[in-house]
Amino acid sequence: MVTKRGDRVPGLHADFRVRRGDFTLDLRLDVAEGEVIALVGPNGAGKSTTLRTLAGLLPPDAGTITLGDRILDDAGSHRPAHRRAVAVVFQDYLLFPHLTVLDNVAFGLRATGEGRAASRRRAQHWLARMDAVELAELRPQQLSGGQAQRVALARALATDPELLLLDEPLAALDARTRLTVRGELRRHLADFPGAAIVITHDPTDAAVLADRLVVIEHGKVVQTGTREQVAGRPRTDYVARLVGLNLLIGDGVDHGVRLDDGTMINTGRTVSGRLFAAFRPAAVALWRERPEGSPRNVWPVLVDGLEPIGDSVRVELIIGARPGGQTMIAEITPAAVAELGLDHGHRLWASLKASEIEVYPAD
Ligand SMILES: Nc1ncnc2c1ncn2[C@@H]1O[C@H](COP(=O)(O)OP(=O)(O)OP(=O)(O)O)[C@@H](O)[C@H]1O
Repeated sequence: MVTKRGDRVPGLHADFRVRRGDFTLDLRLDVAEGEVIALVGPNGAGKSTTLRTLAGLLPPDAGTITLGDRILDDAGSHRPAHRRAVAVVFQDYLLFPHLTVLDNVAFGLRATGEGRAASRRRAQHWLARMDAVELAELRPQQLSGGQAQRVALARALATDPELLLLDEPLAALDARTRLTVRGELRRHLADFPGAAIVITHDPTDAAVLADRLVVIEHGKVVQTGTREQVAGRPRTDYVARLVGLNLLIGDGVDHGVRLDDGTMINTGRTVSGRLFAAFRPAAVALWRERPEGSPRNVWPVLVDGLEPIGDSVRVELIIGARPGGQTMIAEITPAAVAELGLDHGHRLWASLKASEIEVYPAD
């Protein structure tokens, strides 16, 4: 990240490549001091590989990683994990079962070369900051999930890292604890002066905890931006699903977007080039008979799946009703599913108002 004057913003600057078997991660990532980013992506996208490389557990095959004024990795040089000023909170917290909470927190400091008494004093201080003083003499197995997370965070922050990495920090918690702990974690991350990266599968965690989202797929960054920027204009099917939108791709012609199978999406305005069209599943209406006399988009569709979610049902549809066509989701009520007699393989009609469709360049 470079300012208008050409100065480098302090923080993490990573541009590296690492291979694991057939998989290659090719990543460029800048995180400013005080910034929290959420690293999101489907299974196997390379999130853990990114974390392990930044933490110094996996030397990159090529490229450079710098943090503040330290070079962590560069051609031929590799700083080991304990000398990188990088702290990691692992998904299952990895607290040592045979040590008390206080010793767990002090252990991180001892590992960076700090003396025993100083480590314990500093560990006390961080437990106090995390509202966890009363846990000091307990063992990890006596802690609740939320408490264990606080202790793991105290252990990481006590080492005064310049980069904090959190791997699915809320995944081990039940739904109710998650809500409280998410709020706490947000406060701690806001106070943290260094760069922070949160790996998560959960769009809510990403939205609440991070200033910016970085989406990786197949070992590459595919989209980055604030929650609003990413949610408003998804650029891959994965991102669209993550933010709960349908995403179609085609060519701009006249007043719409023509999909590759010829289906026209009327967008009500003149557009050109390769384009994405995004819209909410709840904006799609389904009909047994073709609806007449409306200015909306009307397409034949084939039901490809049904999934109840909360109070509604998500109906997966193939637009144009031909196998191999692009798919979209309609979100309708269980009553509507019953009334339409919907089932896998049924053909019916879908309609969508042009005003519901967001169109933007795909190139
Ligand atoms: N030790 C290894 N040897 C060979 N390939 C590996 C190794 N570890 C991971 N991989 C491969 O690297 C790719 C990325 O894995 P990684 O664990 O980084 O993904 P991820 O985004 O963290 O996925 P998940 O969300 O499932 O944890 C996968 O294709 C995986 O099979």
